[in-house]
Amino acid sequence: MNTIISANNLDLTFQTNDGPVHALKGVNLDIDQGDFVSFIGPSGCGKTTFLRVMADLEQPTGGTITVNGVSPREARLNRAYGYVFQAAGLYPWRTIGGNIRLPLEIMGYDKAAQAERVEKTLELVDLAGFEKKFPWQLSGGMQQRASIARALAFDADILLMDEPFGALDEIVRDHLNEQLLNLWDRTGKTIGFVTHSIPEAVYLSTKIVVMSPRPGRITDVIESPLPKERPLDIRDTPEFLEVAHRVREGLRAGHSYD
Ligand SMILES: Nc1ncnc2c1ncn2[C@@H]1O[C@H](COP(=O)(O)OP(=O)(O)OP(=O)(O)O)[C@@H](O)[C@H]1O
Repeated sequence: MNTIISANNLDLTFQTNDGPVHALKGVNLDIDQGDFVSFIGPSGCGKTTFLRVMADLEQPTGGTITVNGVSPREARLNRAYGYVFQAAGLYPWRTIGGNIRLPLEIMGYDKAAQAERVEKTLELVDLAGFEKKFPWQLSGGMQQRASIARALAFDADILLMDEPFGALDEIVRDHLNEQLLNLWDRTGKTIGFVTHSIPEAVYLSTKIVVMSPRPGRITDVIESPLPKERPLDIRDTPEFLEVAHRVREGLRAGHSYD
């Protein structure tokens, strides 16, 4: 199996006015090619920080991490990943096509390549025909899909997603979860996904990383026994409930209730 992201004894301590905050402590994890890895844990356990370290948006204070065998910085320069933030973050003055085109313009793709990629990614997220609309003309779920299209536009092999569906209602979220699995299946990308939702983590992942705070660390890594083919009603099966139970137990063990 080809290891895409490898963290070894990773530490990240923020120095704050209230003293040091150990956002990550002794974190070890391997993510393989084609894995769908969810990070779940209570607020402040370091999920976002871990994703940001992978994306070279934060620097670790100890240990090592490689992305595609090189440093996160080199991987960023190689355009190894796309990043999807909590809020869709689309520019309101640009059309959907214009938003998706933005990273391509910055990277110097020619006009024909830009147009081709915008069309392809809009199709991937089921937004064909919406290129000329503005963000405010789309629902929240559609905006989040457009932001996924933007992260996919330069065809990076890795997609890092920080709670992309957290602000959406449950029905929309279910639908986007299904679409994301479908996209993952069709593209073979490696996905890192932060969530607070146990069903979402279990439904989507091949690997579920349970984290706990103070200091932020990994308390359990669950390899999902569920098949790759996952209709939404798989969530009612005993296998699914068993994995969800194990995640819940892991969360409980790491929780201090203060
Ligand atoms: N730039 C920063 N400076 C100081 N402390 C920070 C910084 N970024 C994060 N932290 C702290 O590091 C810890 C981990 O934060 P992080 O955002 O990674 O947690 P999280 O698990 O993603 O939380 P949430 O689920 O609320 O998004 C928290 O205690 C947070 O306050």
